[in-house]
Amino acid sequence: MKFHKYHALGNDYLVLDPADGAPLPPPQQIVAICHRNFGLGSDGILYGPLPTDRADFGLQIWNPDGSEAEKSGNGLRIFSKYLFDQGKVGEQPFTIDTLGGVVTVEIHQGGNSIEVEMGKVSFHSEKIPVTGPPREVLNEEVEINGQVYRYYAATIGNPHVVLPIDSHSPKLACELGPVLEKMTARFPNRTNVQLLQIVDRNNIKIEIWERGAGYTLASGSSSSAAAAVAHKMGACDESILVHCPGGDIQINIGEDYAVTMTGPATRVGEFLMDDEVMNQVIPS
Ligand SMILES: N[C@H](CCC[C@H](N)C(=O)O)C(=O)O
Repeated sequence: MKFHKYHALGNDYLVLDPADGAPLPPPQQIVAICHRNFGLGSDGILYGPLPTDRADFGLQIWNPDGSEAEKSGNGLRIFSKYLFDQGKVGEQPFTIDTLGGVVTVEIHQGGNSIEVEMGKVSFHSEKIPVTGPPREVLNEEVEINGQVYRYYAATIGNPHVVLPIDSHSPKLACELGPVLEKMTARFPNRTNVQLLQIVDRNNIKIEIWERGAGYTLASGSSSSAAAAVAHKMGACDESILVHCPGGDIQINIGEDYAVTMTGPATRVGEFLMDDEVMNQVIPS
């Protein structure tokens, strides 16, 4: 089975193109393929281009735990770079149909910079979703390991919980992330988690715990959600450079919290994976 591996600021994906002849494996085999020790290792699988009548290309986004994601900012930049490398697109705008909606992409600088209209961020509980009365989920409280934290929730197709914290660390992200991710009594579809540090009106720093993937070095949808929260808090302007552990993503917030995300995507190589990988039972 042939995969095209890319990364976006250290958030890596395997592109599985139906034209290479392999069907999408079932979730249990996606877990084996993405495993860092038993498989190729990846933060997810991008399955496409797929036929669609809503956009130029269709795309499915799969997490390493076998769950399907509505949107992935880094995944969209990587898939766009793949289409560019395959000669299927140039530097004219094109559209991609995802479970979380249709996005418009424009490739710049010969493929070194990819701009994605990610859609509008919503803070509304019924869209994210967050249980409880219909409301915007702003500056609410949650207790974790005996300590109370304040958070904002947002969706850009996939769900996010953002905790403004003055100083954070990968350790804190790995402590709070899994608890919040799986707090389905409050977040019925689970959630991505970001720790947000405001640097100034045009810069934020985030640590990321991804739904279905765990700690990652960068995330485009997380950057979009965290920047939107920083703007909603009144702490940042419309143009925000998001400093992820793996590198920087430029977010611009337009009318009604429409987000434009710009960043790179890097080709790692093509890999022929032996089918033996998929016959394993991976210890949990
Ligand atoms: N794990 C995420 C999808 C990938 C998000 C991230 N890799 C990005 O770049 O946006 C979810 O289940 O919503």
